[in-house]
Amino acid sequence: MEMREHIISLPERIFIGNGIISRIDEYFSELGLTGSFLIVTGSNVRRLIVSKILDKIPADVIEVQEANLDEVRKVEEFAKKHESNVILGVGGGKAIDVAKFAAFELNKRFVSIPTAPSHDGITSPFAAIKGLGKPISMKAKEPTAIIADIDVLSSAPRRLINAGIGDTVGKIVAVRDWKLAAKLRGEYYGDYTASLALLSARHALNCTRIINKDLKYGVRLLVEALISSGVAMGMAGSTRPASGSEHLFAHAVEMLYPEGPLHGELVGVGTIMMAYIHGIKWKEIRKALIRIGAPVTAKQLGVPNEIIIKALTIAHTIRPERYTILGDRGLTWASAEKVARNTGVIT
Ligand SMILES: NC(=O)C1=CN([C@@H]2O[C@H](COP(=O)(O)OP(=O)(O)OC[C@H]3O[C@@H](n4cnc5c(N)ncnc54)[C@H](OP(=O)(O)O)[C@@H]3O)[C@@H](O)[C@H]2O)C=CC1
Ligand SMILES: O=C(CO)COP(=O)(O)O
Ligand SMILES: [Zn+2]
Repeated sequence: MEMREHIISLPERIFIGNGIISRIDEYFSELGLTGSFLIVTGSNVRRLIVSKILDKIPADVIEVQEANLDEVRKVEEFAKKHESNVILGVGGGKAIDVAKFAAFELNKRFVSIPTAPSHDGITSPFAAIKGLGKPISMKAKEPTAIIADIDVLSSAPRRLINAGIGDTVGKIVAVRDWKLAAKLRGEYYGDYTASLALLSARHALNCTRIINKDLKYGVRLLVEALISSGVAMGMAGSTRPASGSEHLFAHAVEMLYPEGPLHGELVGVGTIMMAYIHGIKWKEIRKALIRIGAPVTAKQLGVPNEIIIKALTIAHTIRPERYTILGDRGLTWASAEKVARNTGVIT
């Protein structure tokens, strides 16, 4: 079978360990990263963590509030003016995505320094930027380096850690959806990247049994799962192994209720409902999320029942080219309500 050109974007070096942020200067010289550095971060992370980096390397700092196009343009202007040649994303998914997208557009090197294990954009060469027309991620820059300091990541609020588990268990459904698309639509299915994404999900499920007893070990397992899920996306050249109908639900809620829950919290609840529709282990997934104290109901998410139902009915319209269990026509209002009720998401 003839193969079209396929490009794999992977990080050059991953540093992971306890207290390693204080070795950033060594890592940079190992990788030959010199010149003018720009840290893209948020206000909380700037206050709590950025000084640890500034103690070791000189860098400009710019704060962003949202992962949107205006913030990306602001970072790009700053980087041009200050001739920054390495852009560091320091924070949660939003700061990392803005840095990653700006580095992509300016063709500068990008370094990912996650401060919360809340999402798998830590490694992926994709960024979710509002204002590009769709609430889904777009091609961006792969990291030259990832610096994952387990002490920093474990100090993130527990809610963010739990969100990372939610984002990762989602791969159980994403891979099912992908298999279905291969069967029903003849879509290319990458067994290797699908297996890698599933392995991440299994790790995340394991993590729910460990993290309450040993936070740092649990966070390490989770970070490894997030990194390998990002690698799966980089190898697949698309977010397909990591994002299916559970992410479509999450994106739909984000559109209807923008100031709502964290990305990974929505993906976790989406996973319960989509696993139910697939007829797979939704109760086990729900139990695992309850075990760690992650939200499993609309009330715990702080989202009105009507938004949950509406999101289920429009989720299939968000990325029509990516076939999932929701099919081309999606769920009716009555069936969406039934799914949400039968899985305990609404009462
Ligand atoms: N590119 C990709 O492949 C993927 C991208 N994403 C995207 O990532 C985003 C979600 O990321 P998420 O991390 O959940 O949300 P945010 O980046 O919005 O982070 C949530 C909050 O956590 C704070 N925070 C981060 N680290 C710490 C810490 N150590 N201590 C205290 N507070 C901290 C942030 O502070 P501050 O205000 O300082 O930023 C922010 O207020 C979404 O936009 C989603 O689309 C998700 C998955 C994959
Ligand atoms: O969040 C993601 C993977 O966890 C990226 O997925 P999307 O392509 O749906 O934005
Ligand atoms: Zn996600």
